[in-house]
Amino acid sequence: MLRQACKILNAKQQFSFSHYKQTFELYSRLFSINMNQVEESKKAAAYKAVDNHVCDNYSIGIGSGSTIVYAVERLAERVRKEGLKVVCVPTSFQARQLIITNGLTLSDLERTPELDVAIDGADEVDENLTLIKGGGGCQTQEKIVASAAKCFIVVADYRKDSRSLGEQWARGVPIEVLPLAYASVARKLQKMLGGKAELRMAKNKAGPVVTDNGGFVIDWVWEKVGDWQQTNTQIKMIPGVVETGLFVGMTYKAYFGNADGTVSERQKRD
Ligand SMILES: O=C[C@H](O)[C@H](O)[C@H](O)COP(=O)(O)O
Repeated sequence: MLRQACKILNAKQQFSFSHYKQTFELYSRLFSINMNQVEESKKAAAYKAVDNHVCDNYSIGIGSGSTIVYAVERLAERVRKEGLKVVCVPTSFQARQLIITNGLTLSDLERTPELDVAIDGADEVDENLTLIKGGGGCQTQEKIVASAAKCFIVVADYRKDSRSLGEQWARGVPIEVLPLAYASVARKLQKMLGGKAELRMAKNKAGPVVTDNGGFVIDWVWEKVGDWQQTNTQIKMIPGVVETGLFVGMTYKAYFGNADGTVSERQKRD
């Protein structure tokens, strides 16, 4: 939107300084309204998922990212108001902090190896409920926790809802690798499956992003994929790959918060 504003301003050189200022203020306001709308939609999806899928005495996998913050907020509220007893297993350092700061009971897969439900965000969800996850580098623990749950629920805003992967998410599939193998994995990936594989670099640190497990992340932007299940297996077979951000056939239901405040649902077909 801001880029659009700049284009308009460049095209209309005759604008005075106050015109520029007014236009920027208008676009800034629109941008912040849009961001509020996105946050509200995340919240609506997360609240509905927690209301529909959490019961007393449940063990719950807690995902990572910005949408899950609202799910934990709602969970803590229900624990306070309804006196629910739940234990929570985190999928990252962030999730662990969320559980602790919200006063929820922290557990782990050693003490709670089977979970009633796991709730998590996603970077993109296709019509078959295949997901791309790992925009924040948490996909390995997220997949382990999701696989330990009887029911895996996704919460997202409307921007993540796609017919096929890649429609909305252009950053590729995040793949966690052992640091010593990053170059050979990237090379093999490109040779075997085409596309472009790049080591994810940190923003406020020199060098690569390092995951909670001490791994590196390769983002693989594909050219053509027919079968995500097969592609996931092919990637996982490359020595040095720890886990991919492809979640195929794992999701029971996804909740998408819409811009108008409603929530859409997509459920696994039998
Ligand atoms: O590594 C990060 C996770 O897979 C997140 O669940 C995913 O990136 C979605 O995050 P958000 O809710 O912030 O869009």
